[in-house]
Amino acid sequence: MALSSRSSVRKSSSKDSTSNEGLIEEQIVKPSGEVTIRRYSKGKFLGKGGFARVYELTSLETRKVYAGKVVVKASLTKSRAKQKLMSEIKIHRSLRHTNIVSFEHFFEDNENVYILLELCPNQTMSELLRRRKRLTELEVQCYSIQIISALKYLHAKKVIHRDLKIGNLFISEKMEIKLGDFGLASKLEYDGQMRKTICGTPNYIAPEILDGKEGHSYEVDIWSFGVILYTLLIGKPPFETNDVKKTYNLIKMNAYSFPDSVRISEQARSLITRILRTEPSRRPNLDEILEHDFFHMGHSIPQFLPISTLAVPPSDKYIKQFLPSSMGTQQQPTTDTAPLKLSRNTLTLTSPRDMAASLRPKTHGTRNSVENTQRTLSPKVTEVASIKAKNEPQTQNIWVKKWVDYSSKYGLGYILSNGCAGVYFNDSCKIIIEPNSTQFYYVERTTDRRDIIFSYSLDNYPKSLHKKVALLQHFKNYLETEGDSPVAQELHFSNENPPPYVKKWMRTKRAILFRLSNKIVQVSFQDQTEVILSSEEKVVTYVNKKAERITIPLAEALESTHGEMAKRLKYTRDILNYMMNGQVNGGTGSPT
Ligand SMILES: Nc1ncnc2c1ncn2[C@@H]1O[C@H](COP(=O)(O)OP(=O)(O)OP(=O)(O)O)[C@@H](O)[C@H]1O
Repeated sequence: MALSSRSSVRKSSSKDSTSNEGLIEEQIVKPSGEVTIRRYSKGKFLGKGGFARVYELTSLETRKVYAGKVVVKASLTKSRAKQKLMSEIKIHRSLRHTNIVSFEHFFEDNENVYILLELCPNQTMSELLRRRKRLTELEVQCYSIQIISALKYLHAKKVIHRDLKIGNLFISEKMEIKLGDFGLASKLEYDGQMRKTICGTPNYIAPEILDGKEGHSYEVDIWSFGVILYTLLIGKPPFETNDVKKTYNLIKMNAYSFPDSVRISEQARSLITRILRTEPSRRPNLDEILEHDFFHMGHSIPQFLPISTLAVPPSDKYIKQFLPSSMGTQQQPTTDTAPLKLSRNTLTLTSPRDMAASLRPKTHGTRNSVENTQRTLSPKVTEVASIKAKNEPQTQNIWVKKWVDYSSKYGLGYILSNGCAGVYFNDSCKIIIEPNSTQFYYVERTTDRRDIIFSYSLDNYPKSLHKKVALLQHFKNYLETEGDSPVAQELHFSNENPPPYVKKWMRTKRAILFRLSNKIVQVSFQDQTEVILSSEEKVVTYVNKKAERITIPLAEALESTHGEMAKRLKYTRDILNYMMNGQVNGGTGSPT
């Protein structure tokens, strides 16, 4: 098969064309007969779809990094598969828009077809939703405007995407939405032309595609956009069942409802209801969607969201910046995000201003390298914490003070700065006990990745937990050393308000990362430096090699690109991304 006439390619020395190593060579034969070779090194595996494996490919010439889709030609024996790939390339390469994954280049060799795409390092909205469960309305407004912008461009070029779903909405480094995967896209020859092919992804497929009688057109993308809106706000698709046939029946009957358990605005509900209409002509068009009240709720909409929202919802403080002064503070945005003021007919950009000075007390004291895996806490902060804790349990300003990695057998034991001791067991269950108390909390993970918390007293708890409780006490005794006695405080935690605990952790050659249930991310490096990131309060505390610490707003920290702290912040981000890919729950790994 020849997909490309202008280049012939000699493949890498690597035997397995989809292995994780190797050099890919593109041989370009010019009309003059002169041969040049472009080389790409094959890096990290990014994911696989129905017929492609995707890797980071770095051009050795320009050092530019791409997402390289590698399609094994042997998998294209069926003419339909070949057709699909050729159509994907033909349509995708003709598109150029900020909210569409850029098609950079393609070539082939004897074994594979290589498609070089713009790299979107923050994965897709599917992984985002898996981590976050559901998004806030402000986020959905921000993402929706970008999706609509991509769709307006596509439809103006007579292209219907036909497979719009959260898994095809990529997130760029700058947190922009990039619509990708044009494998099912169709280009109409004239407006009014109807397509008949049955295609799409079950949960997102429009009823007229299932019906198949009249054919379908641009409205199928509008339908799928409505499904996306519902999914992002509610946390699961409106017609989801565990049986495709049942899902199709629900779609045909337009049978979906809004669960009582999730609160969404009247405006959001109204827009979804207006879009998810069986009759395609009754759905609003893209301009009408932008005109809808959901996008005119009296506040401005950020142009991009902060990177922290990949893991945690935007804080109230962040959201308040977009409210009119009568509803929130007059404070300006704290991130590099310029808010979009969406008035009925225009999109205007207002420039961001720097955040006011730092927000809270920062230090967590001098370090003491017991072993390179253990740290201690300054008495000063202990005092502050203990005074406050008399009235309310402290959930912020808490970090891992000491730990011991015994994951070769049982798990990770640790002591937090509030004196609580905990264990992250190898089976992903967690246990945490308050200082000077017999009350402990046991955290189990459900299959849909929610934590369920049980509280027990050491005097009375299930037999099945005996071994775990014994291990907790063992770790606790080991870590609590003289001169480092538990914090004397009453923490007043309860089942509804459990103490923070280590939710995930990961160790690499250079560092250990903890993600706490209070949304603190802590990375302690081998060289004794430390990054503590509070996404809730949008601040970063950095401890340098001399154990000096600074705490600065996250936005400011992300702006600096040089120096010790910037490097470690970048590492923190990489390792966090790696962890959030779902590849690691607890244990060792490497982000590179
Ligand atoms: N531009 C990109 N940047 C980063 N990762 C990407 C990019 N494109 C694809 N990936 C990763 O590769 C995976 C597979 O890609 P994609 O879904 O496009 O393959 P496919 O075989 O065309 O899939 P499908 O079966 O949906 O047609 C994605 O889920 C994603 O993890």
